[in-house]
Amino acid sequence: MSTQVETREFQAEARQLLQLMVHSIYSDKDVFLRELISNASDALDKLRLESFADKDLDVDLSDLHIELVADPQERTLTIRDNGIGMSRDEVVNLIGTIAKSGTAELLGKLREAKESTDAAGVQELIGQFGIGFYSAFMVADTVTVLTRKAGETTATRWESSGEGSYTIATEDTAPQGTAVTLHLKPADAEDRLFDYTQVSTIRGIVQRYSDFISHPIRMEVERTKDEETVREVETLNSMKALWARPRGEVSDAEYHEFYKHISHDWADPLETIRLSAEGTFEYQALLFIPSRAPFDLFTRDAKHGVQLYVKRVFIMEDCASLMPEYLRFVKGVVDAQDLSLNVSREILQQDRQIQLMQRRLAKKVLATVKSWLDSDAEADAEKYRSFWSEFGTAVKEGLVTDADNRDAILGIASFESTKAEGQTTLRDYLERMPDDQEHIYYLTGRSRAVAENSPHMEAFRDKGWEVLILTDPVDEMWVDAAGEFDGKKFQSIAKGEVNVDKDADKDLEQQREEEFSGLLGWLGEQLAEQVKQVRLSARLTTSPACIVGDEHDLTPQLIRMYQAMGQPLPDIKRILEVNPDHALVKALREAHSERPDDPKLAEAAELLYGTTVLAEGGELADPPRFARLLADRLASGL
Ligand SMILES: Nc1ncnc2c1ncn2[C@@H]1O[C@H](COP(=O)(O)OP(=O)(O)OP(=O)(O)O)[C@@H](O)[C@H]1O
Repeated sequence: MSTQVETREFQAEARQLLQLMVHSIYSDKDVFLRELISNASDALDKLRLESFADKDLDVDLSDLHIELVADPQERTLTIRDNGIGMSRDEVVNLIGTIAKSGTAELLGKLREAKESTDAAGVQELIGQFGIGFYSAFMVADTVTVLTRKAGETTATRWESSGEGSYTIATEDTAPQGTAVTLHLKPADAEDRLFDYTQVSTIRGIVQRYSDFISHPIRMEVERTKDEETVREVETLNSMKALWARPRGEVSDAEYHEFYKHISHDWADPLETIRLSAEGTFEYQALLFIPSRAPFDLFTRDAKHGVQLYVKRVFIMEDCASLMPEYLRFVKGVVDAQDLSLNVSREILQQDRQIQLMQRRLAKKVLATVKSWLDSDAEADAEKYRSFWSEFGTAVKEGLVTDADNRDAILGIASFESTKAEGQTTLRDYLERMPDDQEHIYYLTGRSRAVAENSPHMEAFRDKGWEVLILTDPVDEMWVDAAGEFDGKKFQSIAKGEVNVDKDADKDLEQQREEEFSGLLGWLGEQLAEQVKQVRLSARLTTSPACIVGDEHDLTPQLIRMYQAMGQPLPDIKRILEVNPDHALVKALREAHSERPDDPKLAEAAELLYGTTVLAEGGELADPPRFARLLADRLASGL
């Protein structure tokens, strides 16, 4: 008996996603079954884990399974599991709403892709989002869910046609677990909508997508035995753990389907990595590098993707201890032979064997990426480029957090550079480096354009020395600490003294120092609030001045980052370097020696400093005052 039938609206985001599903932009409709079986399998795992965690929960774990029931007359297909089930509130919250960070943003992108009728784009975005259950509406006019949560007595019936609303009612009785019944749309082979009441169709889909599911997927089938038709139950999947099967026996397609099951991604992975360790601590790992970064890669609660099994038994999702944070996008399974089935996250965090395992897995992932770089095949080069553009920013976090692998990470990193159209690896940089260049030079900045036009670049450009352009905020964090690569030091071109021209005439330099000492001293006084020193520059050829830091000073970008995080910072002053060959600096020197007390000169000093700040992409302390001074100057010059 159902009571209190209530009609409710889908949450706005959920409704929009459903619309996209109902109007079926996804060409491979068969995947609905993979998604529903995947959910059912998760529900079975959850029941087992819950019964370990809650000893009072009285549930039968003896025959966890998934059952498929097709009714060709009624045109229905039911996917039933005896797993954890859902409470009424859970049905409302899990099925009627989408509570994922980034939903609104993703929907915006989806709408754009749809408006531009970019079907591939829509599929890719949907795939990234993984809207498992809703895929049922690609093949069904109406979907009914009957579910009873383990430990509860009443059940919940949910029904919807995938338009704006759904009904929900409480039921007195139902088996524990969840049954999803699809009232199928008419088959339409042209639209790749097949007859999902046919055993052969269903068997084919299960074998293709869900063979490795570790619980039996059963279906009643008709067979002819001794010329008589009998009905018997068939298990459609082999249930074999993919990582335990010999590599040669498993096809790429099978690995890919397994990846989709564990990752909820709809696209194939970029790479499949297998690893097994024998000896005192035995384990097997099957890891995947996705082809696209998840949209929540940089959100705080982003999940770690690796699952832990112990002796083929699923133990835990998102096992952070198995993969360092900077490789959080790697998905997969680790099956350890020598852990207890009751192992907890806390125990794992402290376990030495787990730490060793994490290091080995991380090294293996980094070595896989390195192998693409070392290969001559264009396909591998493409894999590398795609990997780095999707995950490079996350991987670089490892340069700060994983000192052991710093060299390995630098070995697979790419950066923008003044000599590369796209990005360059450090190895390629070193190969291009002329003999008289000592260091690996870099400049951090907000964008490539700003960095390329920065005055700091001038002498390096003239000299033909390549400069790496580091534009990711994370670059600021590692580049100081990284020290060196292959014996060459990382050296900022905006810090310390540079000596590009080793053969410079020392006498001439001395003479210059004396010539300009009056101006430098005076500028130092005028700009005492802004800079700690004013000196002549060896790095400028066309600009009048630039601002540089001492070797260990924070860069302006880093200062901005700390400020954005609300961190108090001491007053940090840098150094103003002026170009003695520039007409403005020469004129300023002459004017200062002729009429040192002219107030116009003080304004000129202020303007010189202001334009220099702007040239490095910095912000002025008092923009209106700067604009006024500049306008006055322009007016008097016209
Ligand atoms: N058969 C089921 N038994 C119990 N809970 C289920 C079942 N199917 C779905 N759920 C619950 O509903 C939630 C939403 O399912 P849905 O398939 O939409 O997304 P998901 O599986 O969480 O992940 P993704 O959106 O990435 O596919 C699940 O996380 C699960 O909690």
